[in-house]
Amino acid sequence: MENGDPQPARRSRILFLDAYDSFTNNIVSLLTELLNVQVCVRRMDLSPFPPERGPSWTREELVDRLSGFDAVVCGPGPGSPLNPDDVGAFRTLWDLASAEAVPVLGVCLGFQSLVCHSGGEIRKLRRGLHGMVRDIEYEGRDIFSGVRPFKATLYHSLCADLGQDAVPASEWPLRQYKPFPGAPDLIPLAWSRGHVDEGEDERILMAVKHARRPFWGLQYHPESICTHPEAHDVLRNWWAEAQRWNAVSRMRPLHPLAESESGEVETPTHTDQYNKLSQKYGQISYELFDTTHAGPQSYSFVKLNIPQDLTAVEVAEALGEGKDDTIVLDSSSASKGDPLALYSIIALEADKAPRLKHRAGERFVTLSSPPQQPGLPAQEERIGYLDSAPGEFSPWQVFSKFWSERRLDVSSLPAGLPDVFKGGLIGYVSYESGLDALSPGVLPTERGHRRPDICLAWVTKSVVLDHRANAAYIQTISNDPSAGQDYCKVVADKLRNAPCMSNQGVYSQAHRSGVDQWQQCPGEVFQYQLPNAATYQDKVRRCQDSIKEGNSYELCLTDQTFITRTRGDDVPPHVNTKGAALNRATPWDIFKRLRSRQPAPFGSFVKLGGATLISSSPERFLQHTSEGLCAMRPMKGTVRKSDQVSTLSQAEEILHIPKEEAENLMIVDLVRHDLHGICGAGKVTVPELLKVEEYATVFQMVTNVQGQLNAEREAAKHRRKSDFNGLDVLSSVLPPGSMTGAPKKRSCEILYGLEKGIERSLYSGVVGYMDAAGKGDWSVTIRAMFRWDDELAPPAEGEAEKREVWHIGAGGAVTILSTPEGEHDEMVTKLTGPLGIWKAME
Ligand SMILES: C=C(O[C@@H]1C=C(C(=O)O)C=C[C@H]1O)C(=O)O
Ligand SMILES: NC(=O)CC[C@H](N)C(=O)O
Repeated sequence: MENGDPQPARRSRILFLDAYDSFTNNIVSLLTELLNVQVCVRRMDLSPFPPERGPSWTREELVDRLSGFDAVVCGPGPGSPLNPDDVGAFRTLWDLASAEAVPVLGVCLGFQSLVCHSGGEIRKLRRGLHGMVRDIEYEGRDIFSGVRPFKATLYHSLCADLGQDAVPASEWPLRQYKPFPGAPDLIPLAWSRGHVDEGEDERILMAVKHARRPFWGLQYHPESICTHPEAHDVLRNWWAEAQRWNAVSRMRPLHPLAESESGEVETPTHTDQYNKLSQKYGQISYELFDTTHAGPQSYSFVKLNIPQDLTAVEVAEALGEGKDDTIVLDSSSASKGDPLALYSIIALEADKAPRLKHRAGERFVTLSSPPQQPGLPAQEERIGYLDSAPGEFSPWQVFSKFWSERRLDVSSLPAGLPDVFKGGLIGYVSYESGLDALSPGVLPTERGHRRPDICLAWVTKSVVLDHRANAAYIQTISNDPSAGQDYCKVVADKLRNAPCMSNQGVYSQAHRSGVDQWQQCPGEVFQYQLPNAATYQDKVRRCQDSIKEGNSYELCLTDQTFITRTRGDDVPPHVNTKGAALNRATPWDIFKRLRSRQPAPFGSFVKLGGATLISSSPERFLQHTSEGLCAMRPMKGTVRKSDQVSTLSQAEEILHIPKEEAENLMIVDLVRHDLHGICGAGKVTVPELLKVEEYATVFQMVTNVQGQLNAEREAAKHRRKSDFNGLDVLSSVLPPGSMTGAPKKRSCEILYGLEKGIERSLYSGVVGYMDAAGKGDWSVTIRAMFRWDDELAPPAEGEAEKREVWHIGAGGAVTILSTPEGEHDEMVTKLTGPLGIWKAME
């Protein structure tokens, strides 16, 4: 500020009424950045209770507090403006007496609500437009004054009907920007057209202004990554108009609100929240929690050069892993030069690692520590607050606290190490864990099993393979550095002398692919239960019905295939001294086969917490550095490789069409929303948009979204005691948007109903790590199969024993442009990889 300028007055404030739409944080970010305002977000629900009793404002509170805001934005959302539950407080605003009125901008659902409260009708579009980018046509009046031509993204199934269809084409140019007889209070400001390229030229109202009141509305989404930046001028113009109206016509003067009244809710970090709960409910001393591997950690390692193309499987086998609890995060596509397949991680002695488990809905985390030596008992402890109020406790508070007390100081690490796992939490999070946090109450309390939804092992001993540098790091984190170093040396010696290190053809391609083991597994009796094609197609149609009603823009429908087989010895041949198991493919054998058939950057073998998970995931969910640079890579758009589609350019031609691009764009906007929520306004970018990539059996369209953590305005940071860490990020962006559709909450609820409440479990969840030094990497669990030890199917005919059950989930995003047959094919395409492994065993 230059000398002599007056001090800026109170910072302008906008109240954003959130209708549970997944793009809210993108709009908040845009308004904050563009208008230099403070945006306070409040859910649009009105509480029927008197003040102080409910989590939302009552009508009286809302009206009272409006005097603290320069303007209100009513956000987009699922559902219909005709349904009071879908629009809540919006209606209060349109009905306010002149003495109370404030300027309002309705976006999408908010716009539709304005229209139907001001004399217009709402009807369904002939065909919904979701993630579709269209020219916006306008005359250039009012908030469109001086705005250069632009395209904007649309996300709607419903539209405003002012009687526009009754106007003959010849009169349209003269009449389109004048109020229509049926809705004289609404001045049309902008229009667009339906699926013109497909001959459906529908007149769709894109913006209005109320003739007498300070209300404006936009049907398009100004915040979408594909809306042109020229559209920002419309928001700037609206803001200028709103301020002008406040200066001239506002009756109740603006007054500053106390922070507690503003509706602004500062998200605390999980660690701060843990400490707050211990203060509120009393500090409990948890013995295991406080002592297990406690204290600052130091890092020891031995680096070995390794032969080119040495795999995680060979290293794990050389070190005797693969039998009991085992964790391998496997970049099996490294040998194909995949730029994402940089490292593989093998946990050592995972069966001795303490682990933190949580079941959705429970207000405690179980920490268990397996016996460290044969003969000693396992220990277990529950950490949490059973009496805490609903929503107060999250397992991530415990994980975060556990992690922060065992942190590895990044500055203590030697220079030149690869930026990857050094030791820390590794494990899985189920889809239901994310679902329960997003939509409490959807999961039944009695789920018919006692499986953990989250299981994270604290891994202190591990090997990392750097596939580009042909190096292995045998590493430990420990509060006893010399013991750590000794351990590394012993393991390094063992590995150095292993046959796989000589790479002289001993470990042939056949071994790497697992084929040699396989041939010793004569046909087992498997039973499959594939999803029924007609039923799946019917569910696709029901998804499309929900979309047509305006309840979702895109739904990632999935189904499961169940495979049963007799139970047997799971000890893989490389550690089985009894020579048993040769008539049966062990999970380890299956993993080897899958990784060679379907190499992927984010594969895994995780036997932990009663689950066995084998994945060949191509999809990164979230990666973050210890400095908090987050990257998410949502995938949408899949083509199967075939003789007809074998090159990248052929796949690009197929995937760069509006339907496929829209599918991806919707998830990109959703993921931006998720990241904006934790990184803050203006801290999210999209470095790569809609890029087609090649994988072993498919081509996929991928976008790269990035966000910077802990970089938001100082004021917000000062209100927190600790910085956000990777666990804060992970927990706030689950379940993965690419597996839900948008908007996330309503879409998950619809899918839960359609999928008949059958748990997706590990499928659609995430697998990965949060390193002690603060780095994290999580993949979406797809192209995977899993089993729970406690799940058994009845014996087959002639058998006496119950059978084990393997699950393979597969699905795809359903949009208004999908065909039931096409979606079924896509689901089968994704199923083919993992299912093929079982078929090969028949
Ligand atoms: C649903 C699956 O995959 C998801 C859906 C995709 C799509 O709709 O194109 C692509 C990748 C995944 O995010 C699956 O593999 O089962
Ligand atoms: N993006 C939105 O707000 C959508 C509004 C409404 N649910 C529709 O589909 O038309």
